[in-house]
Amino acid sequence: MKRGPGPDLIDRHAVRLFAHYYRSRRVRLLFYALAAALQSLLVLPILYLIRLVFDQAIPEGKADWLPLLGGAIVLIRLLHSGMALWLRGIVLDMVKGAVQALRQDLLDRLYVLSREHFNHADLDRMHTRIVLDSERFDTLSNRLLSSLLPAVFASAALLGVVLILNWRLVAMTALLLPVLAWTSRRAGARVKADVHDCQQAMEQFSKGARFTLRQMDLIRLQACEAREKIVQRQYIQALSASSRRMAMSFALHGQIQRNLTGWAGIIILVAGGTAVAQGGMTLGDLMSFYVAAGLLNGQVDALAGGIPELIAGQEALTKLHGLLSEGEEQPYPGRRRIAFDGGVSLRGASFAYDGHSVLRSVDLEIPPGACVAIVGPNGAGKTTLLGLVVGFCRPQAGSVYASGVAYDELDMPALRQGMGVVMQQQSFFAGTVLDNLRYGHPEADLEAVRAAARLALADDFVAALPQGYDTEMGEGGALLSGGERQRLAIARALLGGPKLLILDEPTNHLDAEAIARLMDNLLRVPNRPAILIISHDPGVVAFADRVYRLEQGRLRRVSPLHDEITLSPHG
Ligand SMILES: Nc1ncnc2c1ncn2[C@@H]1O[C@H](COP(=O)(O)OP(=O)(O)OP(=O)(O)O)[C@@H](O)[C@H]1O
Repeated sequence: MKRGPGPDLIDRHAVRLFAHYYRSRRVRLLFYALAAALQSLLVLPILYLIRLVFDQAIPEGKADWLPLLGGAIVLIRLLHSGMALWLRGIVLDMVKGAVQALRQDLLDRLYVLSREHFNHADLDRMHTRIVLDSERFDTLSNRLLSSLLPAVFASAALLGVVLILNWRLVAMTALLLPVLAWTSRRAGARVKADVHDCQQAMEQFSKGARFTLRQMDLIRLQACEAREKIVQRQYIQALSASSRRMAMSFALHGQIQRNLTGWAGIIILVAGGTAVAQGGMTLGDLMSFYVAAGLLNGQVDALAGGIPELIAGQEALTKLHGLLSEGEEQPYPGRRRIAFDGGVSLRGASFAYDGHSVLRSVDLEIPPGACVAIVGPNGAGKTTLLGLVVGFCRPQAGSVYASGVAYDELDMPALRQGMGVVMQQQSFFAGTVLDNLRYGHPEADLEAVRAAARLALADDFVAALPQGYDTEMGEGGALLSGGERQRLAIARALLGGPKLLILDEPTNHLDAEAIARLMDNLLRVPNRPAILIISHDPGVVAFADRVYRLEQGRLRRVSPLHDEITLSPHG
C-alpha cells in the first residue's frame, strides 16, 4: 500500500476547520478554559498540605494534625472531582454541538453539489467519510477539550509550583526537553503515516462491503463469488495489518514519552536526594516537589498520549475539508419563484460532456398543455436534453426558460415542484408502496394517491398486493416487477398535479394495450399538464402533438406521420 503524506505534522485546513466549528462557542470555551485552570490550581493547596505533613506535623510530632491534614486533602480531591464532572458536562455540550453542526454542513453540502459531481464521485468513499470522519472529529474534540486543554493548564500551574520549589531541579530535568521534542516529532511523523494508511484501508474495506451488498446479483450472475471473496479478504487483511501498525505506533509513541518523563523522576530523586542530604533542601520541599513533579509527569503523559488521536483527527478533518470545499455545484443558484404554467423552451442550447459535444444549438418549445415527443437513436442525447429541462445541468451556450423566465433566475427546487419526472432508472427506496408514492407529497391522502395510481394503471395491481398500499417494495423496488415499478413511477410523478410531466422511456415494460390506455389517461389528466416524452414506441409517439427527432446533436421537428420518425433505438 502507498505510504502516507509527507513530514508536515500540522495541516492548516484541518486546523481552520476545527476552529470554524468552535468559533461560535468561543465564549463558552474561554469560560471552560478558565474553570479548567481554576480546577488545576486546586493542586496547590494539596501540595502545601503535603509540605506541612513532612516539614511540621511529622518532625514536630504533631500526630493530631495528620487526620485533619489528610481530611483536608480528601475534601479538596472531592471538590476536584466535582469540578471535573461539571466541566465534562460543559465540554460534552460544546463537542456534541460542534459535531452536530459539522454533520449538518456535510449533508447540506450534498444538496449543493451538481448531478455531474455525483455521477463522477466515489459515493461509497463519500459515505464512509461522512460517517466515520465526523465520528473522528467527535473523538478529536473530546480528547482536545476534555483532557488536553485541562492538561495544558494543569501543567502550567504545576510547572510554576516546581519552579518556585526548586528551579535548579527543574532546569536539570529540562535538559530532557530537546530529546522529548525530537522523539515526539519523529514518532509523530510515523503515527501520521500509519493513521493515513489505516484510514485508507478502512475506506477500502467499507467500499468493498458496500459493493458486495449492492451488487450481489451482478456478482452471482457473473460468477464472481470466488474472485470477490479473494479481493474482500485482501481488503480485510490490509485493514487488519494497517490498524495493527497504527496501534503499535500509538504504543511506541506512548512508551517513548513515558520513558522520557520517567527519567525526569529519576533525575529529581538523585539530584533532589543529594540536595536534601547536603542540607540544601528540606525533606518536605523534596516531597512536595516530587509529588508536584509526579503530577506534572502525569499531565505531560496525557498531553503526549493524546498526540496520536490528534493526528488521526487531523487526517479526518483534512478529508472533510475536501468534502466541504470541493466539487462542482448545482448549475442554477437563482431564487425567483414563478407561477409555472408548464411551458418550457430551449433556445440555442448546446451541451458537451468534457468536450464531447452532445447537443448543438437546440431549439425546443414545450407549450403549456402540449404533448411533445422526442425520438432519436441511442446515445443521441435525449436524456441529456431532459437533464437540461429538469435543470440538472446547464447548457454551455444558449438558455432554458420556464414560462418565459430564464432558469438562471429561478429557484430550481421550487420550479421542480411543478414538474413530475420519470427517469429511465426509477428510484425507489426500501419502504411501502405508499411511502414511495408519497415521497415529495407527504400531505397527499390515500384517495389522492389512488387517483394518481389509477391514471398510471397501478391501482389495480397495488390493491391486489398482500398488504395493498402498505406492501413493502424492497430496496430499489426489488419486490415488484419492472412494469409495476414503471407504473408506480408514473403515479408518483402525477401525484403533485404537475404542470409539466417529463417521461424518459416510460413504457418499455408495458404492452401495446397498456401503453394506449396509459397515454389516453395522461392526456385526460385533470388540468392537463404539458408532457415531454422520450420514447422509441410508436404507440406513445402517436399521441404527441409535436414530435422532434434528435440526431447528431441537432433537434428537428418532424411530422408525427412522417417516415423520418425512425423509432428503432438504433436510428
Ligand atoms: N454524465 C455523463 N458524462 C459523460 N458523458 C455522458 C454522460 N451521460 C451521457 N453521456 C454521453 O452522452 C451521450 C448522450 O447520452 P444520452 O444518455 O443523453 O443519450 P440518449 O439519447 O438518452 O441515449 P439512449 O436512447 O440510449 O437512452 C452518449 O454518448 C453518452 O455516452
